[in-house]
Amino acid sequence: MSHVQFECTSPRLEGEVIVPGDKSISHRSIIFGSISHGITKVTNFLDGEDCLRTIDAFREMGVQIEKEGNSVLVHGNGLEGLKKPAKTLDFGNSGTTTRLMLGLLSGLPFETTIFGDSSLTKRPMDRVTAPLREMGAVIEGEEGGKYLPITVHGSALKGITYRLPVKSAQVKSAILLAGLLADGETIVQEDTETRNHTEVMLQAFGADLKQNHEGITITNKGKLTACDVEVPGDISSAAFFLVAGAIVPGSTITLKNVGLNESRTGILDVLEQMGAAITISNERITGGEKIGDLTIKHTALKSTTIEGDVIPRLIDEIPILALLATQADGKTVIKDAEELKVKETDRIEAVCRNLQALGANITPTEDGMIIEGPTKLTGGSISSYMDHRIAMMGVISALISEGAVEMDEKDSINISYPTFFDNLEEILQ
Ligand SMILES: O=C(O)C1=C[C@@H](OP(=O)(O)O)[C@@H](O)[C@H](O)C1
Ligand SMILES: C=C(OP(=O)(O)O)C(=O)O
Repeated sequence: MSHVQFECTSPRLEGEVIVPGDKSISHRSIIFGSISHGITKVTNFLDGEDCLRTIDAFREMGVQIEKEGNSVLVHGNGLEGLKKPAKTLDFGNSGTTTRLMLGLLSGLPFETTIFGDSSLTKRPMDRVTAPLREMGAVIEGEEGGKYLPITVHGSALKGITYRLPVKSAQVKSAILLAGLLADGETIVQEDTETRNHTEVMLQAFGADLKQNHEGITITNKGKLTACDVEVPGDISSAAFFLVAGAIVPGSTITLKNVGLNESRTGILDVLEQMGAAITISNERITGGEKIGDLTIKHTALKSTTIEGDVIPRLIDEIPILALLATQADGKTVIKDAEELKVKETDRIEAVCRNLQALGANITPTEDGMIIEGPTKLTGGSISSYMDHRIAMMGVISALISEGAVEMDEKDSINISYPTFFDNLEEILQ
């Protein structure tokens, strides 16, 4: 792992960026393509390491998946066509692959063992293994199934009604996937809406899914049918350039074809509250998901409070929003975001330590952070904590730092945004 140094003297960002495909939707396109009948054509698939883990898993289970660049053909043979993998499945760094696959594997008629890298091994899995066991799943793992490695002995499942105790789309999706294989109705209830890509895609693939005041109800009635997926650009990746455009003097950036599903657009609400100059154009619907172009210009920003129901709508954007807040006038408070502690790293600690090292006035709290701005960042030495979003925040911080920013590695960025540096270069003037 080699150290990298970023230094930009008076940069300005100008031009267009086509951000890569959405990570959440890319994972799901492979999962639903694999368990449906027929050929699913996926375009603008995210070539990030996490999504490649999901492809590998289904190939191991006998699904033919052809991939050429960002186009993928999934030859689905239905749920009954999946075979016991010949080896232990390695889900690398990917929480989404792990949690969604735990739901699916619980109801398949074979045994599977899964593991992951040192970060994934520390992330809690009991949030999915507990409700899956209520459905009848037979799961063994470290600390009673709290941590990887985990072995799932596929078994007969029964539907349950489950109110999510954590605001997590991964937990919701795991239960809905198990519900596809369970006897009777499975109902998931959530107090705060989390990203709904699983529900959107299940409906597009013909699942028996209803949504009403009772919750999200799924049954195992009917087979899923292949459905082409055009993956929208990832707003969580666009976030890095939205913030860069807002804080680097003289910048104007347009981000093309960005997914604008309302369960993901919390960052746009926050940018607006902070006075950012952002416009949305060319809005349209593709595959049940809203997309559009976003243009952002540098302008003076004011502080805000980020809390409550907006948190799941921007959870992955909090590291880069913290950098934005260092440039806003006043005190920005981020709360209700304790989920950040169980991401690829403890993102509350990683964000605060890094921004403090660069000269920001930021204090961690139990469920978020407090940032006083505006502060001129000095540069300094930081760590990516091997977390892609912390690493990209580090690179963007160099654009507004007086001195150089030195970071211990940058390869983790390939998890979600392999073309990040190419896109940055395209707009750096
Ligand atoms: O369902 C998904 O695709 C995701 C849900 C979120 O995680 P949680 O469900 O743990 O909040 C998010 O942080 C992750 O990057 C992707
Ligand atoms: C938390 C993330 O992903 P995952 O949970 O899939 O590892 C992320 O991409 O920021």
